[in-house]
Amino acid sequence: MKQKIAVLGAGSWGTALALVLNENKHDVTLWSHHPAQIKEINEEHTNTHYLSDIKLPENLKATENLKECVADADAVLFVVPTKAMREVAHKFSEVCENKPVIIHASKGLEQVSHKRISDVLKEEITPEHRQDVVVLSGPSHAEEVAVKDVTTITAACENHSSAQYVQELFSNRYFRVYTNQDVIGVEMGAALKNIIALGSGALHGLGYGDNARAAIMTRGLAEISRLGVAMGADPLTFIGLSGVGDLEVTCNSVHSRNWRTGNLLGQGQDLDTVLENMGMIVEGVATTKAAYELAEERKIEMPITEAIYRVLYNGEKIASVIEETMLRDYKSEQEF
Ligand SMILES: NC(=O)C1=CN([C@@H]2O[C@H](COP(=O)(O)OP(=O)(O)OC[C@H]3O[C@@H](n4cnc5c(N)ncnc54)[C@H](OP(=O)(O)O)[C@@H]3O)[C@@H](O)[C@H]2O)C=CC1
Ligand SMILES: O=C(CO)COP(=O)(O)O
Repeated sequence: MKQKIAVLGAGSWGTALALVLNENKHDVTLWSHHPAQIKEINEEHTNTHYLSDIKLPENLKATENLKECVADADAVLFVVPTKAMREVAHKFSEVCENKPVIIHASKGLEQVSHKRISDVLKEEITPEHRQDVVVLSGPSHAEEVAVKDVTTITAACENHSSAQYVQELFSNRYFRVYTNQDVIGVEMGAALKNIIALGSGALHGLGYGDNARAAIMTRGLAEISRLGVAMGADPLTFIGLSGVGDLEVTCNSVHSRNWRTGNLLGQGQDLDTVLENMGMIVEGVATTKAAYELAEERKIEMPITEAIYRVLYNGEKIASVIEETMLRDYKSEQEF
């Protein structure tokens, strides 16, 4: 059945997901805080900065008016960077006059509180303004979804019927959605894989090869699972789409902003310059800090996250932290 859907965040992922919903014949409106970008989407039918070369359908509209955008919406999709999520959710709750299903497709942990995004949304949007919160996450570069490349993804919610609702909203011949009830595992996998992608890119930038990439991905998955399980996740989730699937797509692709950032750091560029030139969110940088602090708090061993934290936040040299990480106390692969 045709649904009215508001997409909050007109960056690369918000636009690509709006295209999927539009393809599925839903009534979709994008919300952005940039008048020039809204004009471009409505009049030129492009969003060049975020999805160059993509022609948008003429019936895909954008607006700056949040109240109008969410009025009567059956579902509201939040897809702004993690650092903006609480602010945008708060603005939404001030103008919302109905009870839509809340979906989010962002990947990160809130700074300082270390909270998952669905918890931030639940705190800011009281049950009188919403139905369930569903997480949409998995291996899915916006650039490939926008050209209808085959993609699989997960809709996670404790309430199976809400996950099924989101599955039906988005699924089509090139975009296949699975349901999952392990929200903690899905959100932790999604957030933490970006840290490992920074590392994978850095190894590439330094000239290391396939063995090094396999090492960081495999041992990265081990530490993602350790922290995730400590937070209450089902360990099996980490071999699914939002675990190994998203780790693979982010650690091996030039589409990944996290991988590209790591690659340029490995080549010797400085972080501020790289982030400034990227012009899009690189979630792994802030997530590294949140995960490092969370791991310290919970006494979980995360040597790769710690190494990347030391490079990003203490200015240590990548080559020396790699050597230290390789030579730390030897251990069994079977230790969890
Ligand atoms: N790109 C991808 O392939 C995928 C991304 N994701 C995740 O989706 C989330 C969004 O990423 P993505 O779309 O790629 O990011 P982009 O950087 O491409 O776009 C982010 C959008 O959010 C807007 N925004 C930022 N802050 C605010 C705010 N306070 N109020 C309103 N709008 C705001 C930005 O506007 P402005 O121009 O002002 O910055 C921009 O339009 C991230 O968590 C990312 O990890 C998940 C899967 C795939
Ligand atoms: O999450 C993504 C693909 O699943 C996109 O990764 P980047 O944010 O690194 O581009």
